[in-house]
Amino acid sequence: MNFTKMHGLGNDFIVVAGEKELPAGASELAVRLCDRYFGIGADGLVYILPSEKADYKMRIINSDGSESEQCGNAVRCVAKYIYEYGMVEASRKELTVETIGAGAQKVQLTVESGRVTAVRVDMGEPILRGTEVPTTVDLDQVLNHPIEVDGRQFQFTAVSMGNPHCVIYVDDAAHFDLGTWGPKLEVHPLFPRRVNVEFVTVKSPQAMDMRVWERGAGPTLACGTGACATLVASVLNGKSERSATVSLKGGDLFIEWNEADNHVYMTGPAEQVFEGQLSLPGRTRRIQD
Ligand SMILES: N[C@@H](CCC[C@H](N)C(=O)O)C(=O)O
Repeated sequence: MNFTKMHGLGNDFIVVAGEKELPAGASELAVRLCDRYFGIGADGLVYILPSEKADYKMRIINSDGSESEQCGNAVRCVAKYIYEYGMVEASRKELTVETIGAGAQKVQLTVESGRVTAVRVDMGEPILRGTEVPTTVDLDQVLNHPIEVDGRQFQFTAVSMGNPHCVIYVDDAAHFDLGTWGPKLEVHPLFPRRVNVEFVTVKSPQAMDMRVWERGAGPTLACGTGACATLVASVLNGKSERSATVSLKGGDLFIEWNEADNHVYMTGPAEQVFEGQLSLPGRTRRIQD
């Protein structure tokens, strides 16, 4: 099996192309290959597949084996891969990539000397109705809604970008104790399909810090859909303008929520780290906790 290791701001993926459909056993394979000690190491396993609606289709399996509907950083990596591996003509600087959560997404490439240096993705319309995010809170918009975990009160704003997000404002996101609160919020009963959790500090109407605990992957260095959800939540809460830079541990994303079409646009980098070939004998060793 040939694979390419890629990342968007340190949110890293094992990318596989050439299959006709998602292979049986992809979930177990993701758990095995994403393991940072006994595998390749990644936040997710990404397949680039044929599509009837777009140039290509992306499917992403989190490192815990669960499938997500959407992934902003992976879409940028997939676009770079499609272009640089010649899966479209070199003249094509606009592509479409289908995801389960957002349909066919338009992607614009910045290309310098044959290399994709930045990708702007039309991430579509945010979903705000509580039950569609989904949360169990049946409101048109779930803004700063109380949530209790182990006796600590938080307030969350719920946004789906095709996948579910819960945005929580804190005093100092960069130093927030992700490891304690992230896993508990991810599986809180208010979120029937679990949730990605963003802890956010708004620095100015055009700048915010965000740290993320991802559903199915834990603490990652960046989350594209999380940055989009954060911008939307911040506009709805009157904390931000409609365009802002979201600073993550792995770097910055520029996010715009366009008033005219109600779509969210994400711009950021994508990198290839290495290519590899994998044979799959034996089993992953398991260490007892
Ligand atoms: N890191 C991603 C989101 C990946 C999927 C997520 N863990 C989920 O289960 O929804 C991004 O860049 O958007």
